Amino acid sequence: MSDTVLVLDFGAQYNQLIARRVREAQVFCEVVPGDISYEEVRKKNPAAIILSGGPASVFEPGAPSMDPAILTMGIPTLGICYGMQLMAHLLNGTVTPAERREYGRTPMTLTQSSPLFLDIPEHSTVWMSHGDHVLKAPEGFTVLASTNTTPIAAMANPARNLYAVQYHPEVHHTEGGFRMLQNFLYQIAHLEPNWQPDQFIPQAIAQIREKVGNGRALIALSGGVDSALAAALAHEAIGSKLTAILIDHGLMRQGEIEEVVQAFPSLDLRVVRRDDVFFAALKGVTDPEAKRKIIGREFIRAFEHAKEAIGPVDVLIQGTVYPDVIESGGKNARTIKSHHNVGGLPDDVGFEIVEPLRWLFKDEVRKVGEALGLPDSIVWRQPFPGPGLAVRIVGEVTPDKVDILRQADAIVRQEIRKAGLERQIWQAFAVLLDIRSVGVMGDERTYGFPIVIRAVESLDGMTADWVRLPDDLLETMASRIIGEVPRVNRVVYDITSKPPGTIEWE
Ligand SMILES: Nc1ncnc2c1ncn2[C@@H]1O[C@H](COP(=O)(O)OP(=O)(O)OP(=O)(O)O)[C@@H](O)[C@H]1O
Ligand SMILES: O=c1[nH]c(=O)c2[nH+]cn([C@@H]3O[C@H](COP(=O)(O)O)[C@@H](O)[C@H]3O)c2[nH]1
Ligand SMILES: NC(=O)CC[C@H](N)C(=O)O
Ligand SMILES: [Mg+2]
Repeated sequence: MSDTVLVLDFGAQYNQLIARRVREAQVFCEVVPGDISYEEVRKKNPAAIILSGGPASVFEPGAPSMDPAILTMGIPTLGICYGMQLMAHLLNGTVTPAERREYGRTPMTLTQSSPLFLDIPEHSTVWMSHGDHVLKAPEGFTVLASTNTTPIAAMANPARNLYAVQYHPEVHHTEGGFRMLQNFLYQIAHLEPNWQPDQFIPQAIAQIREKVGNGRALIALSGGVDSALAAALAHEAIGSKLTAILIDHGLMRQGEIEEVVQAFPSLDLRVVRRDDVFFAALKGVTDPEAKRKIIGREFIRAFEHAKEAIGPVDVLIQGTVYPDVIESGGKNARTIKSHHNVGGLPDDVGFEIVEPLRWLFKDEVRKVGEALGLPDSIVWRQPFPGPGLAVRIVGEVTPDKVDILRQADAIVRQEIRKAGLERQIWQAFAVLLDIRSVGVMGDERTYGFPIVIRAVESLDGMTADWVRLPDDLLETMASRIIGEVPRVNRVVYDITSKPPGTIEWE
């Protein structure tokens, strides 16, 4: 048996939160589509399975389901919300729309003792978010907990290793939620808390060696922490068989190309200048998803172009991390935006793509980076998206607009650095809108572009809150931007969290 937990994804908004909590409990965890086959599960041989929540109703035609045989394997399985309803539905219990929906804070009472609730008080407050409920538990199940409106808030069939809860243990607001997940992992699945992100270093190095064999590999290096770590691992794995490629797509920030070149003196690093190709491909394009797909395609074409100068190379290593994969849309989850390196990839790619960090969250990447001795300036660098300034220009991307945004962005970042806030903020940057407004400067009417300042705090980029920047700092930025950047006459501050917003504007 492996030490992995599989989360079957039925389209929950925050199913990555379940994965995070499991990893916080020091157990490795992978999110897979809910309709994964019995065979596939057998091959992965997980130590435990968690069924996620989801927006559908199990009794609706076409609702996401799973192979019921997976529930007969004896693998400890925990259903959460939709996952509980699905378990009940597939095992001939009854699921119906509830007379009263339950959203948010709900008092719950334990009615039967179970290792699942070890050290959890009889009365606690849990977080609910459901419109359906299990009216009758399947045969062989006992009810473990209830609330005022939900008679079956938790149920179990210990003989078959099946457990389920209607509430959301993965959210912080649920009292004892993390404890319950730990109980499931340690008491029921008998897992040991021994997974650490840096364990994965030797594994990643071996994977790269195996894939590259006697050939050569390219590493797509942006200078960001993800690709810097991937490059360090790849360099360790294959040494001089590695060439780093930095694409200058004309969408980088002020001085960035030079800075990256200086930061990696030990790599065979080549800058591939493709700004004319990217700008030509983006001409006239305004739809954000269309822009992202074009950029994804042009990245690959640029790596293929670079390969011609180097000779035969089969493998392209990228610093893709888990949120890039999750946000690009799963089977039941909605596509929020196609990240250039995942959902934005073209169908024809002239490489085998190797992504050693594909399973890590950003904070885990940072921990591994520290363990490998990467400098602080790289480990704690604020993320910068691969499509660069293009996803911060609403509407058509032109060299002219990039020039305006680049100057405004440099001012925002300089002022954040001066104020000593760079490290505690997840990202701070400028956005250029494609509207204009009227102003007055030096008694003269102006009709110029607005710049949006965006600063957010976050742990992993999956959720974020806007930063309460001091007024005088905002004022300094605004007056510098309007004074120094031609054609900008207004500055606004974005006070939207994620959700409902996203961090980038496109
Ligand atoms: N200009 C670029 N040249 C070459 N590769 C790039 C470039 N921009 C992005 N990539 C590739 O795409 C991957 C995803 O980009 P992403 O911005 O998510 O990661 P990063 O730049 O390594 O780290 P960070 O998220 O901290 O910016 C990178 O890891 C890298 O492999
Ligand atoms: O490499 C990347 N390629 C992309 O296409 C991309 N889109 C968004 N981002 C970064 O991901 C995090 C979440 O961004 P959003 O809230 O805008 O989805 C933030 O940190 C964004 O900067 C990207 N990174
Ligand atoms: N959060 C969930 O998983 C909701 C499950 C189901 N859609 C309900 O409303 O009951
Ligand atoms: Mg980046």
